[in-house]
Amino acid sequence: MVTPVPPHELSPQELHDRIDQLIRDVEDFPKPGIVFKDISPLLADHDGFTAVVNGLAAAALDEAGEPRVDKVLGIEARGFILAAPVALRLRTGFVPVRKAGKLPGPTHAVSYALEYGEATLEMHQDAIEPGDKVLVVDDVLATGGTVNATKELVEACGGEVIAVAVLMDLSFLPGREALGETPLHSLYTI
Ligand SMILES: O=P(O)(O)OC[C@H]1O[C@H](OP(=O)(O)OP(=O)(O)O)[C@H](O)[C@@H]1O
Ligand SMILES: Nc1ncnc2[nH]cnc12
Repeated sequence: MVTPVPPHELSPQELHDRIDQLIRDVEDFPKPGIVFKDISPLLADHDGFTAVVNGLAAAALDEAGEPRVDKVLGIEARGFILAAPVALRLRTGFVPVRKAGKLPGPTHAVSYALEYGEATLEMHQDAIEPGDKVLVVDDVLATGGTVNATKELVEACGGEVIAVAVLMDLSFLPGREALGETPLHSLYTI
């Protein structure tokens, strides 16, 4: 049984342990050989979900506890679930990065490879102003293909990704290295 601890009282270690309890491994999904990290049980746990949102938002707070970003950007689909409440927590706007063909206005597009396939991501050209500082939020960092494609989209608008915040990173894949100089804030490393 999970003990209900108020989210603001969770230390980084307690948050790590809570995530550990609430992530479900699904073998051979969506392809043979992939161990899929299912975050559904964590999202269904109010304290766990709240603590994760607060933990991700911390990536964009300065020493005085003030937001240091202009926008929070979330990546379809699981990234949306985490990034939107992070944007509200940081009192910024939210920008959706979507799979190809979903956004109605003029877009920038980047194709990329991820752990189990290939895809194209798009963002509205007017979603980011030149000079905007951006926090990118996603659930999983695996190969880094998704996040790096997102960085390209932000840079195409003249913005800057000041940090990437993820619920978990898979250290047996090269996501961290792929990010280069961009700071990574991960709540749970496997
Ligand atoms: O570091 P990478 O190798 O790029 O992998 C990480 C990405 O893979 C998953 O997205 P997926 O495209 O499966 O989308 P979903 O959120 O729609 O399930 C996950 O949500 C990350 O965005
Ligand atoms: N193993 C994995 N589990 C869940 N999401 C992922 N995205 C990329 N690799 C993943």
